[in-house]
Amino acid sequence: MNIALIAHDKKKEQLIQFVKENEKAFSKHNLFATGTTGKLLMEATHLKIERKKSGPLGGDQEIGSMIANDKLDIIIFFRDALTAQPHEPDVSALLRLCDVYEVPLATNLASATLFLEHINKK
Ligand SMILES: O=C(CO)COP(=O)(O)O
Repeated sequence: MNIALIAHDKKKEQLIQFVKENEKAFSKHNLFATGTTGKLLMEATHLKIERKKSGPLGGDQEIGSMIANDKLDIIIFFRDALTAQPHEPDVSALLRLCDVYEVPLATNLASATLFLEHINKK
């Protein structure tokens, strides 16, 4: 599966922890990420991740473009719902495209955990 991993700054530590705990499962998939998230994940694990630009610099739009072109199967996007983001329109557009193209989207640890359980069963 092609999986995108994204986290807002205040959620990055949580995503890193989640991916580290499930590194073996993630290593079986093609991974993509926004710039800073991907950099931190690769520093914290042995995973190979294709990095896009940083979210505020167009990375969310790049991931959105992948969704529109049928290149992603799952999006794991740990959002910080309590902090205003300078690139909020890009974030909304990405989430919207997940619904337009019916791509599964996990926006927090609880839903990402369920997704991973499902993937692991395959
Ligand atoms: O801002 C982001 C998602 O909206 C994430 O971008 P970074 O991974 O570059 O921090």
